[in-house]
Amino acid sequence: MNTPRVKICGITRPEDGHQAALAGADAIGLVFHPASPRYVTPRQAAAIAAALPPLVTTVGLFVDAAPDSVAAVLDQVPLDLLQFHGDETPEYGAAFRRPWIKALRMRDGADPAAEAERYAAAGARGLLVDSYVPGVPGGTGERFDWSRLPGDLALPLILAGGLDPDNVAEAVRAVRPWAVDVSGGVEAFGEDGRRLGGIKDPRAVTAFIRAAKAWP
Ligand SMILES: O=C(O)c1ccccc1N[C@@H]1O[C@H](COP(=O)(O)O)[C@@H](O)[C@H]1O
Repeated sequence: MNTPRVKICGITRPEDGHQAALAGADAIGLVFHPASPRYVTPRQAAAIAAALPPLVTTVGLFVDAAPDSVAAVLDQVPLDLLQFHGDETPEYGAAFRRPWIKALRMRDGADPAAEAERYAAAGARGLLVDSYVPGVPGGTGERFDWSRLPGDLALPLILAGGLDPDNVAEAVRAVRPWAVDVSGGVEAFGEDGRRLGGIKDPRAVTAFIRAAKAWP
């Protein structure tokens, strides 16, 4: 099995992206979904991307965005990979002629094997599997039952959903994904004991990457 790649998603500040890269992140995620607490404008995203060292993948996350608005972001931000986290069809993803991955929320009846086949045929580079929470498109901080994932898929599997520094090693052992993706599980806590959406805790980011890459 490969040492899993790690994506730290929901970066909103250049210093957090830079720290994640120094800690060994393979990719950082920039959320262009306006309803998210981790939303960044194209201008903010460009500043984050400019602060990264070379060879770190910048991923742009969209949720059922109008194609024109994705194109407008692409004009302003050097994104390496697009992540479609809504109900986008295979044809939608293929139309951008850029590397892209599709997220699948694991609601009852979700069929990762069939979805991987469907999106692979359209040129997707990976299938990201995430928890299903009604009314919330992602970044839920919730885990799902990993035993629902088949051992073999037509696309590289990116595991997400409620991962954190304490459970990611167990997740890697159980699922053996190509990559893991985290957002809420490495965020700092505010004085009220709640996560500060979009502000990363550097110690948690470092601990997460170490634990994810400690395999076997
Ligand atoms: O992070 C967000 O705010 C977000 C908003 C809309 C869609 C997806 C979002 N994040 C993605 O959700 C998963 C899991 O996040 P978490 O670790 O459970 O907080 C991850 O793929 C993020 O990229």
